[in-house]
Amino acid sequence: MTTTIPVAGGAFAPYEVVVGRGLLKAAGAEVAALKPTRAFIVSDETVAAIHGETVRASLAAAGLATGIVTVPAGEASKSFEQLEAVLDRLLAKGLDRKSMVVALGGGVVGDLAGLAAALFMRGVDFVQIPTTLLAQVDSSVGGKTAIDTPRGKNLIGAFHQPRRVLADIEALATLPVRQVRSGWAEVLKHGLICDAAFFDWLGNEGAAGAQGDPDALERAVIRSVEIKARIVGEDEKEAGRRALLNLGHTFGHALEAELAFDETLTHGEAVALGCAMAFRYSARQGLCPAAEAERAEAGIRAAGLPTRLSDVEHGFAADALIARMAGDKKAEGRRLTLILARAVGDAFTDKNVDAETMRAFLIEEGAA
Ligand SMILES: NC(=O)c1ccc[n+]([C@@H]2O[C@H](COP(=O)([O-])OP(=O)(O)OC[C@H]3O[C@@H](n4cnc5c(N)ncnc54)[C@H](O)[C@@H]3O)[C@@H](O)[C@H]2O)c1
Ligand SMILES: O=C(O)C(=O)C[C@@H](O)[C@H](O)[C@H](O)COP(=O)(O)O
Ligand SMILES: [Zn+2]
Repeated sequence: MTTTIPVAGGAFAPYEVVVGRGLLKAAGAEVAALKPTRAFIVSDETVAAIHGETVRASLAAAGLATGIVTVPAGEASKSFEQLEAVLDRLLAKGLDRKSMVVALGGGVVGDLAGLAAALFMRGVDFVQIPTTLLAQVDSSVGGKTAIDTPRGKNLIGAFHQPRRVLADIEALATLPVRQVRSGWAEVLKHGLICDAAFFDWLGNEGAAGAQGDPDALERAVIRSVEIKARIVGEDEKEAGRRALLNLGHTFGHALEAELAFDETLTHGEAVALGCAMAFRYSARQGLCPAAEAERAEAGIRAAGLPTRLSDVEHGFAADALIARMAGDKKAEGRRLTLILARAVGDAFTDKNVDAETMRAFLIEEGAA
């Protein structure tokens, strides 16, 4: 059985996210239905070794001429160097404007392949086949594509919506538990933003998902995609409400950049810690009851995710973090923009966060 969730809003061509089992094997028929001249897979070395042949064979069986280019696994591949390498491969293989890029992998592959598709011959179609929980619940939906630079996270990118998203729950069976938990952070984030009942379900009946239980994972993927689809349908380019999806990210991206995007924190772990900090900051400013910040932190910690700077084996300087936060894409003028909360399930955007108040908070949190 599959569940199909529409992503639509008028600002872009509508598409569907299909969630189910056995979708890697069905990829050929799904992609062929979009009638490309050919299909070219972009993946990472780890995913290609596990799932690449299943998808390649399915595309070939559907009559599509195909090939594959791989990048090294990990965040470092969201770089100009790998973007150039992928684009060069697409050119060398003679793809045309009606060719389809197939992003097979986690968020790194989806963001990189999506940006390559946005740039290749000024834009070709692409399909997302997300193989991490994080990519299924978040990065494959909504059309944000990007690479990092040493100056910050996702600073070079484009909005380029996929034509279809195939989220195969069975693909998650090979995912290391750290990566399952990392994706769980973005699932928790969706509850924290706008669905308190979902957040509570994730900590109770749904908790087995954080350990990889496929039924709980499937429900978590479906509800997350419903939430994200509704928001990006309303606001594709983050003029307003879409910024809520950035809860935890102003802190999280600053931590990731300070760690030079190494393996100390995954993106999901940085987001988990960032969400807990955003709730504590909100409570400190009197915007949210302390009990709600504790509720948020308890739910995140119960899933085995970090909630305190002291959980990270690395020291952080408050001024360096603030400089990173000031370079965030949401920042306007000299004030910081943060996603804050009134309660679990009730996030809002504050475009007027004072850097000195933030500095005092970061020092309380353990930054130097
Ligand atoms: N575009 C968006 O809206 C959006 C949203 C959230 C996150 N992101 C981005 O996504 C990235 C993080 O994505 P991620 O957490 O998926 O990381 P990732 O793509 O690096 O994948 C994590 C690891 O899991 C491996 N892997 C992937 N699928 C596997 C499978 N089925 N079995 C075994 N191993 C597998 C990968 O090789 C990699 O080593 C970050 O760069 C983040 O900025 C983008
Ligand atoms: O889709 C969105 O919008 C999000 O903010 C989802 C985030 O989880 C994701 O990490 C996104 O890539 C962050 O976007 P950015 O604009 O802050 O780079
Ligand atoms: Zn994220």
